Amino acid sequence: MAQEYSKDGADSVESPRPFLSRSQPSIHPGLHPSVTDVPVTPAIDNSAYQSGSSGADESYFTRNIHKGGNNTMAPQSPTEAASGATSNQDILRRMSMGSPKMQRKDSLFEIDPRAANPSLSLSGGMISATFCIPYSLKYRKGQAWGLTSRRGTSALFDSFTYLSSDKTPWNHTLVGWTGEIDNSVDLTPPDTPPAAGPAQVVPLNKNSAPIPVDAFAQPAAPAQADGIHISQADKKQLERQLAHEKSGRTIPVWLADNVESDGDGDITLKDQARWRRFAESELYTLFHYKQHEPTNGRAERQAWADYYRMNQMFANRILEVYKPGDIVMIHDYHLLLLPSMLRQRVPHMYISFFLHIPFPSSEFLRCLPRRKDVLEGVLGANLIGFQSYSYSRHFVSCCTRVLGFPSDSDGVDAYGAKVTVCVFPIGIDAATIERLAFDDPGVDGKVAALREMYKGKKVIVGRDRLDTVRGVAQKLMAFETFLERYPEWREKVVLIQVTSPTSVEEEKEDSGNKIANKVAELVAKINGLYGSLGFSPVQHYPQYLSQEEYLALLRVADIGLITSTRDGMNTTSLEYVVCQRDDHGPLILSEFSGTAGSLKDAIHINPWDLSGVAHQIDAALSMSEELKRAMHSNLYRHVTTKDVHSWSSSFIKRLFTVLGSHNATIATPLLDKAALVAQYRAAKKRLFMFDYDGTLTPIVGDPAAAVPSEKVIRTLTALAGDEQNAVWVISGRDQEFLGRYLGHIKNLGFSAEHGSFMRHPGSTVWENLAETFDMGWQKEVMACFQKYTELTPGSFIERKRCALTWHYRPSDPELGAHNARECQKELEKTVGKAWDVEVMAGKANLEVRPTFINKGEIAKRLVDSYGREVGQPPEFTMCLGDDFTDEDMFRALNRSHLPQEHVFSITVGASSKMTLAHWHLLEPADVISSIALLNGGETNVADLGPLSVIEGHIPDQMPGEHIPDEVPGDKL
Ligand SMILES: O=P(O)(O)OC[C@H]1O[C@@H](O)[C@H](O)[C@@H](O)[C@@H]1O
Repeated sequence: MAQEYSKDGADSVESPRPFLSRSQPSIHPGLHPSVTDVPVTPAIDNSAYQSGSSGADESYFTRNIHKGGNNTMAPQSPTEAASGATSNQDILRRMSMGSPKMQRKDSLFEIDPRAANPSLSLSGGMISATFCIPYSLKYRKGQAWGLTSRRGTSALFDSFTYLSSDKTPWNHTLVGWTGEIDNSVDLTPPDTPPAAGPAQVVPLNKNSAPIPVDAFAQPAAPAQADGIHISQADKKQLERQLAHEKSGRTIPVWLADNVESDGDGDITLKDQARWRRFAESELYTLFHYKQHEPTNGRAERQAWADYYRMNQMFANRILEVYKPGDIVMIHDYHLLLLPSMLRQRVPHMYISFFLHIPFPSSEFLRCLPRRKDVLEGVLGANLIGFQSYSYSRHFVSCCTRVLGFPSDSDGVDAYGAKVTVCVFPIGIDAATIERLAFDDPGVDGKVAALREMYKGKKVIVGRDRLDTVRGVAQKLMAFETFLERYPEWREKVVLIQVTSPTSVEEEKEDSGNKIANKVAELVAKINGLYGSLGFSPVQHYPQYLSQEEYLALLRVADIGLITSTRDGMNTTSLEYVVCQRDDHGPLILSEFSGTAGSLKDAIHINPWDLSGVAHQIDAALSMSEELKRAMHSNLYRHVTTKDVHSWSSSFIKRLFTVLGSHNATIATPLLDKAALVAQYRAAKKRLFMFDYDGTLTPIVGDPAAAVPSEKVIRTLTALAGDEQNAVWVISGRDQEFLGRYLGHIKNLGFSAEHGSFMRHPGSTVWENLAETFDMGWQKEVMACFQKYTELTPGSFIERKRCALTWHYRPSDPELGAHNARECQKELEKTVGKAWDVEVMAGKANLEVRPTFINKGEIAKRLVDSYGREVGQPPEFTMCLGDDFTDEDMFRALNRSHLPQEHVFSITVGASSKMTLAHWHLLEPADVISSIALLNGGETNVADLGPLSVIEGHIPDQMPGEHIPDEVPGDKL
């Protein structure tokens, strides 16, 4: 059947200056380009990149319709390939479509959903969420949509293709925004073939043809001022077209300006760039260590609202197709809020997140006004992957410093739920790159032409997007330093630098032209200083290359030079390694690129150290063949084995492990309020035991400020006012604190200092249970605490009558946690051995108290004594706590002979928390509202949902970690 549309990615506009032009323009030393007729590198106006391509796209589209164009993503014909202004990302993507997969059966088995822990009940469905679908879209009312390959993020698109192929057992669905939809009018006559032909000789000058559009991210200007209107029928048409793509069933997210029409119905698109604004102007820049001045705040608020809504629309779309047991893989910084949005709606969803760009240190992230929202947003995932160890370390440290969550190198404890953090450097489809680079006579021809062109010269190659962080200016300055310091290389080395336009909104708006101009100036300066009539040491090509040109260039290079100042993963460096299979050219790689961590055998440089880079260029050019071969062989092995398929597989395997160890089946359920109320009403005698910090009041920075709210006092007063209720607060706090803030509540009982003291309801007298215990240990503990207080600025000691507490919440969280571990070790080795005391790690504190005194003893004592008093055990026991010390109470209740359905032991925190409690509530506010239910008012049991029965045995030891449950999400 004839296909109605083309989705081949070839741009049909030819480069203004074919890369293999033999008529290389040159500049005489000392002559500035401005005084020559043929400037080698004119100042770049980025708009040139965007002009005049749409018509050509359309002609290609039309041509394919006329030919009954194929709707598969088969590799381009040589003509098409040569005619397309193609980036290396395009190459990667295209090649992967028809590439042989380098998969072994055993590795496939490892990612087979049936190989995962059966308790996970995986469905075999996988949903990938990425900001944009892999196609740029062309809209013409009432007709088939035009689909062309989207530039950029090639490795990721390759991984989707792999997951969707029959090489993996997954049923893969891809969810992504449509991207900016182009409905511009096609000015090219329908039958005009795309500009074609290899290696046209057209010199680059001011009169040359426009540089091709960046189809990756350039928003197409809407044809009508009132926006683009897309009917429901046309939306459905696209959805049909996308349903069977190689990247998997592809489901577009429609983001429209008319809010009310996002789902079904017609939509209107006006400001299409708005959906990327916050991510690209705020997040991308900050994550790359660049900051901009704040505006009046209005634009930022709007950008944030759009970002939030865009994430919500993704969540809605995913939930339309999600089935229990599916795995959801979320990609990159546009979708940071999505994990928590999904988690809130489906608490046990299996979610992973991968960040493809760098993650900044907390010093930078804390500058972001929405820092908490983005961190909490991503913490809804079970597994979070980063490109390099330093990014994962930064993330973990931000969670501790910004959110106050405990963390270690394995991950973050978010509301008691463990979120695992891992490093997975992405790879490329190396086998296909190699095939394209070496098995194509077209590439061989270009290699030969380039070699001829640069005969007798060493060739250094750079290919970068013109973002400031790619370090093109630094590269040129280092090259200038090299020519200055090592005059013997002058006229013997050429730097071929290819730049494509930035895809980042911020850069396009603000600094795109600045950096382009700077690059142009530097090129002119170097060529002026070190060039000659017949030779320019820097050849700058501000354009996309065809696939063949690009691969040929990487093959002929003597050195690959990457000088990014910050870069998630540099795929050019990986492609260079593959293309150097036979020649072993060294790779000089910025230590600020995420790739540096994996490519140990590259020559690592600091791009800011111009002399250092110059020195390494000299060293690489002078390197022995033997050393080059040895270094390259390690690089090559790495790049060809750690490819994009291996990346997908490792990430999935790791997710299996993480989900398996979290085992959803033992997650603590959310408190069944209906059962609670029913049992409360049925019981004649009821016992309540409340912990204080973290249970009745939230944990706050200064422990002295954790005073009970009016609501807490009202609720406890009402509860204790019912004579059928025995209500106790069992806390590590001292008598003084509890007496001052809660002592006035009639009929409230207290246990202070973890059970050392008791005050019965109605009494004002405190009973000392530790009276006979020798307190000699306190002196030694104080000495140790004092030592660590000095070592930990901000920390302090709370001296109670019996227990001693060292607090480090006001201190640097990492230093505090480290010193607390050291202090605990020291105390356990010394005082802990000599005395019968326990050293307990609390929430940003360390406490020491006699071992025989603990909250569990008090709970046991209360259950027994109320049983004795009434002649039968309490028919309703509710016990709540949030930390380690409260587990003693839960254990005591589990060991009691109380019927299970009469006991409500509740931990405050996530369902995945390790606990002996039967139930969980998320935070202190939920505790108070649950108690309010018992006090009357909202106690319509029927409204609380079905009664659930506590099933299974009562655990008497800590279960393993569970899947995170509700992570408070983001509220606008
Ligand atoms: O047992 P609770 O109420 O959670 O309190 C734990 C600790 O919380 C801290 O904030 C107090 O300063 C300590 O004195 C107390 O021991």
